[in-house]
Amino acid sequence: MGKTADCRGPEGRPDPVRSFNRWKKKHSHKQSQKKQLRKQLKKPEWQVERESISRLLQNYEKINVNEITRFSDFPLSKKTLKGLQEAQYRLVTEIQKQTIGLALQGKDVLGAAKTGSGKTLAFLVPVLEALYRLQWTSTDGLGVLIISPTRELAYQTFEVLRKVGKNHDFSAGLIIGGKDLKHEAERINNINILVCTPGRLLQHMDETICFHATNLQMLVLDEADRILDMGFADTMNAIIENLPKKRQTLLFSATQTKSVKDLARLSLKNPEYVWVHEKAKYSTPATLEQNYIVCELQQKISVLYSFLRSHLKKKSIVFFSSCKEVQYLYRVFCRLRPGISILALHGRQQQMRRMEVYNEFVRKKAAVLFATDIAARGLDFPAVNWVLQFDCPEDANTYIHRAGRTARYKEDGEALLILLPSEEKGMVQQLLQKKVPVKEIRINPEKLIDVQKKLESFLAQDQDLKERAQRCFVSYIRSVYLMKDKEIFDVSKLPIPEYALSLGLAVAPRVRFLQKMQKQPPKELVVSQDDKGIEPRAPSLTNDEVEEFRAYFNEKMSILQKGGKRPEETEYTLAKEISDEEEEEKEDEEEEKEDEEEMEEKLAKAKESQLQSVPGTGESKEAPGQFLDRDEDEDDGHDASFFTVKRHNVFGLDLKENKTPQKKEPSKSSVKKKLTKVAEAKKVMKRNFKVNKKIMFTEEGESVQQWPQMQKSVSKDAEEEEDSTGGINLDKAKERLQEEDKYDKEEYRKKIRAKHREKRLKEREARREASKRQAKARDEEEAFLDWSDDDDDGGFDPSTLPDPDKSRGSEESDSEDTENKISDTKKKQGMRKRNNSEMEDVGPTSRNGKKAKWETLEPLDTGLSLAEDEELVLHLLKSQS
Ligand SMILES: Nc1ncnc2c1ncn2[C@@H]1O[C@H](COP(=O)(O)OP(=O)(O)OP(=O)(O)O)[C@@H](O)[C@H]1O
Repeated sequence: MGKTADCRGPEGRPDPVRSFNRWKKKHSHKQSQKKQLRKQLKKPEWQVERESISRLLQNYEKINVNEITRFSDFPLSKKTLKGLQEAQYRLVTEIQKQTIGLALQGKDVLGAAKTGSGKTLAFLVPVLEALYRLQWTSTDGLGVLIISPTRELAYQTFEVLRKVGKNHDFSAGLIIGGKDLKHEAERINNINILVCTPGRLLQHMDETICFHATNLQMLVLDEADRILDMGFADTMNAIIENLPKKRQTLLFSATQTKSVKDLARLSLKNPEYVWVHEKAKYSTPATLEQNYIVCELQQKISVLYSFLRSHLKKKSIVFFSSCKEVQYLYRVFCRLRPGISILALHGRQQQMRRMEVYNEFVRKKAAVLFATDIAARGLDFPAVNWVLQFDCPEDANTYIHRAGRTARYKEDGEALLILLPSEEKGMVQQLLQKKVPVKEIRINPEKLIDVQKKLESFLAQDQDLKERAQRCFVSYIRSVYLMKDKEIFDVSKLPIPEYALSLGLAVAPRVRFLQKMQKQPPKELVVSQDDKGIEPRAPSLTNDEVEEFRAYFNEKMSILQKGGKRPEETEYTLAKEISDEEEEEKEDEEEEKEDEEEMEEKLAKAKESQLQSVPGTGESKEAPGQFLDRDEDEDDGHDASFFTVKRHNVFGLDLKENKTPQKKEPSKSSVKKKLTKVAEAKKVMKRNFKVNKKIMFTEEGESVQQWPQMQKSVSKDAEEEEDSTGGINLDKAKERLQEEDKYDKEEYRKKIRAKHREKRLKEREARREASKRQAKARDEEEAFLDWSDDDDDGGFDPSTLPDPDKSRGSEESDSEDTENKISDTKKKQGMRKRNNSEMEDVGPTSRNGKKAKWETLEPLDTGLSLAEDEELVLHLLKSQS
């Protein structure tokens, strides 16, 4: 109103002059704006970008967390905002709201929030912005490193990065195991944002010549507590050594590490701790309903089958503690045909298969995925209704991650934990301490479908399946045995024979470590109540034992490396499935390699146990899930003795047999003794063992020692020397072997020469025989030819006879000896009708001449058959004579 009144003249009519002035002002303002815009548009792109970057930088300081509800409320680049919008991300989640601003300001951040709360974008957005601010290009090399504990999680993060960052010009790469290293190495240099697993990254740092991280701006650890735990300790330490100290570091997890030591390793600078749900009533999503049931070990399979039968339209994940359980139960359940599609994911699968299973489960609306703990963290399968923990998780953190595969980002979900009576008290207590609300529910016995008989019949028909069942059995028992928390996991309380029966096995396979354990006094097995607070996984493990294990491990590694193998990733690999036989064969081939990983993992755990047993190390008691994949790399599948646990002393029990372990010899010496075979040989020699001899007798009755082989070239001194020292002088032994070698060679040469001589003699004899025969034949011919020469009247044409030169021609090529003998014979037997001069002239040529003459003669066609011709000739000859 006011404005209209201003434009009016004194009579209340609009004043045209004023209106015009007003219009003119507006117009000129618009024009100047347009001009400015045009000017801006004319600016080179880089300048526009630079200006918008400087504006963004100014706004970073003004970020007010309380005012932020959308991504667009953050000072973000247009390219990032566009990417977020296109992926339907508009509103921010709590963790995103609280951490993105801090990360944009360049601070080191430790972010923790419940599962499924959007932590991935909380670090991906700052990643994109960091490189955008610096106008990073491919020539700048590696700018950001995102490390994930599993291949699938790395792949998933990479996919989100591609989606959200598609408007930027950076290059991103996924570097995980199971792919061609060479192929990766060719491309890795041009990658700006690298999403990777620790093992593979280190492999490139070690082996890819031009790969370096000197320009690195930002390091992100997803599932940081897992990556920083002992399972990855050595790998991560080596990686961190290769990274520049001046960088920004972001750590994210649903169960964040609080270990000062871990953070010190990363040299964080005044990090910002953001625990979004620290004060929340529960540490798990509010939309997640959590229950547990208690049942006997031998009932578990039937419980699972009954569960699946009653959830045919749902999407579920079932977690097992070992790979071999997944393998066996996956097969068995496929045969049971529960009416829902079953998939399996585990670390022994080929990478391609792992990806296939992952994608297939993402796509499916109703399915069940049997998995090990490799699928426990970070994976964001859409619309999972149920998470069933078939085996008790090793701790509350593992439970939280497993259960967190459902009820993600505002969705509902249900989690069911199956506990043994012996596990109930300890586990439920731990969960409640961690603010996990679990309620007990009971199984309806009427709904329980017993499948034991079916399993028995499957195993009776299929030997391979039976062996798998046996491996599954041993694997499960071992997993319980190796668990850290002895209060929850007590292998002695397991109903072993019943469990075997429930798997379909008539007899429980022998488990050697169990037998040993049963012989030992319980005191050594279960740690006393006083030590509970810091109870290590293997309480009796001493420094010596760890060192001993390391020596053993190093030895194995060096053997593998000599054979051209390189330790693969230490990342804990995924779960497993066996869909086709071919794949399994390949898997088995890889078992040896995986065994190596197992060793590394176990060493790490042993070390960790040690650390935990030392008070005041600053190591948190809640060191997260180290044994997540402990069984995936087991190698009992290949051995005939897969019912026994190799290297059982690694975990202390065997070593406890020694009643006074503390009084043992210093560790180093014992390790050395194990390392050198020479030392062992010396030991044996000292014991004066005598080797059995094998003696044969020749035809002449002479005795010849066949085994051990006699040394033929021995010099007396050497023997004496050896006797006097009573050990092995390597140099002497080498010399002696060389002598022996020479002797052998000489012997061999002699034999060969004798053989050749014999052969030559035989040949000569054969030639002699042949020439005799030829000479005889020629005499007959010569006589015949002489006769024909004299016959000038042509009464008989010899060309009608077979050409004798034809056969002789070949004989002429024989050795000179034969030639001479022939001419001798000729002379001896005499060519009575030929004079001497004729003989001189003709020689061999005369024979040729004759041949030529014959060849020019026209054959006489008698019109008879060959036999008749011959008869005619004989007749003529007779009549001649
Ligand atoms: N701002 C958002 N708006 C809409 N959906 C989102 C948002 N942020 C994340 N999401 C969705 O929430 C789901 C969970 O996100 P994400 O995987 O990042 O969770 P997380 O916290 O990393 O989980 P976990 O702890 O299991 O690793 C994803 O499907 C993701 O697409």
